[in-house]
Amino acid sequence: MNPDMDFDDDEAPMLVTAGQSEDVDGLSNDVDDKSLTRVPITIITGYLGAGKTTLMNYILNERHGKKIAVILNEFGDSADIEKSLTVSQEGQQVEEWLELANGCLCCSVKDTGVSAIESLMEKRGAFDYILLETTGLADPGNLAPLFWVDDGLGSTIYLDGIVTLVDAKNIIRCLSEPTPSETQTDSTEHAHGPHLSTAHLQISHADVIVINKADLVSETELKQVKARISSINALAKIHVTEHSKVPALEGVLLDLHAYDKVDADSIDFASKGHSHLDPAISTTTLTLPPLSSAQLNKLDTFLRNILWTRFFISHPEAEGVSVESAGSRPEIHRTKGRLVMQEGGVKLLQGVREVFEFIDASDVGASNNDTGKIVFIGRNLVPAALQKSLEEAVLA
Ligand SMILES: Nc1nc2c(ncn2[C@@H]2O[C@H](COP(=O)(O)OP(=O)(O)OP(=O)(O)O)[C@@H](O)[C@H]2O)c(=O)[nH]1
Ligand SMILES: [Zn+2]
Repeated sequence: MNPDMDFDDDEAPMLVTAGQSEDVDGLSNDVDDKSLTRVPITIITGYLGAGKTTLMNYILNERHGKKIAVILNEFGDSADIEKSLTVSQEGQQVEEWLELANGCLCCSVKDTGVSAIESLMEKRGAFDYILLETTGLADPGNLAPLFWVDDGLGSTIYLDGIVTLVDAKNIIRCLSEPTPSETQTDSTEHAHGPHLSTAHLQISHADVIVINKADLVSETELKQVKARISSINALAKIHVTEHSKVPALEGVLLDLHAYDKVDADSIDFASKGHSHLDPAISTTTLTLPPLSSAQLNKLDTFLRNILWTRFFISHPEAEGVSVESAGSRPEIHRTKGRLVMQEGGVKLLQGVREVFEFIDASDVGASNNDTGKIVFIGRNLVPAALQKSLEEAVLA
C-alpha cells in the first residue's frame, strides 16, 4: 500500500483527507471512475465477544479524517427494529437511527438494505466510508454478494472488503465445538462432512483476519491459531492485535479493494501449499497454462457448473478419493484467480459463493510462460480431482 505508511503500533492511523479515495499505490490498473464516486463498505464480522465493538470504538475515536457511517447490526439481541447509526466526523459523533424493514439486517438487506443505505447517503450527504458490523451469528456469504453489486444496479456503494475478528483465546474451540444454536441454524446445505461452524464461515469469507486478544495467549498458542486460520483461508491477510488496535486503518481495514483487485502476492502465498489442519474448510490452488479466449469461455462454463450447480465429475483415481463416494460435492465460498492469456495480458477472477466475474487487467510483467492460478476456499475440495476436472473442461 502506501510506502509512506507507518505501521508502528503506537502511532495513530494515517491521516487521510476527507473525500480522498484515489489509490495511492498506483497498483490499481483497472479501478475506474466508479471508485471515485461510489462509497466503499467494509463488513466487520466476528464471533460474539471477539472485540468488534472495541474495534468500532477505536475507529470512531481515532482522528482519521474520514466521514464514516457505522451500521451496527445487533440482530438477535433485541426485538427493536431501529438500528443505531453513528456518524463520526473528526471525532464528533452524531447518533441517528436507521430504520430497517425488519429486525434482521441480513434479511432486510435482501429487500431494501442497499437502497436504505443509498437514501441514507442522500439524506446525510456523501459518506466517505461505511462500516457494517454484523453480530456473531452472521454468515458473510449471504451478505457479501448483495453488496458486491454490478454496475447494472447503479449503486452508489461497493463492497471493499470483509474483515473478521477472532478471539485468539477461543477461536480453536469455536472451530471445533458447535453451539446448540448454531446446530439449529445450520442449513441442510452444510449438513454433510465435518461440522461447519459460524467461525468457519466468517474466516473463509474474510479478506482480512484480525486475531485479537493476543494478550490472553502464549506465543505457542498464537502460532497454532495462525496456522489453523491460514489452513482455512490462505488468501486473507492476518493481523494480530490487543484490544483491536490495528496498526493502521488505510490498507488494513479500509480501502482494501478486495473485490476489484487480485494481488499476485496473495495468490502466490495461497498456492504455496498449506497444511489441511482444519477438517471442514481448506484453501486449494489450481493451475492453468496461458489460455486462448475460447478456453476462457470454457473456464467460465466450468466455474458456472462448479459454483452454481456444484456439478462435479469425480475422479476416484485422483488421490484415491471419490468425491461422490464421500457423499459430498465441493462447496466453494471464495474464489480468486489470475489467468494468463495467450494473446498477452491477465484476467483477474473474483468470486463469492456462486457470484463470480472476470476482470481485465493490463498486467504488469505477465509473460506467456507464466502459470495462471485459481484459488478456491471451501469444503470438500479434493485438489487432484479438481485439477483434473478443470483441465478436462478447459484444455481438452
Ligand atoms: N484481554 C483482552 N480483552 C479484550 C481485548 N479486546 C476486547 N476485549 C474485551 O472483550 C470483551 C468483548 O469485547 P467487545 O468489543 O464487546 O466484543 P464484540 O465482538 O463487540 O462482542 P459482541 O458484540 O458481544 O459480539 C470486552 O470486555 C472487551 O473489553 C483484548 O485484546 N484483550
Ligand atoms: Zn437474517
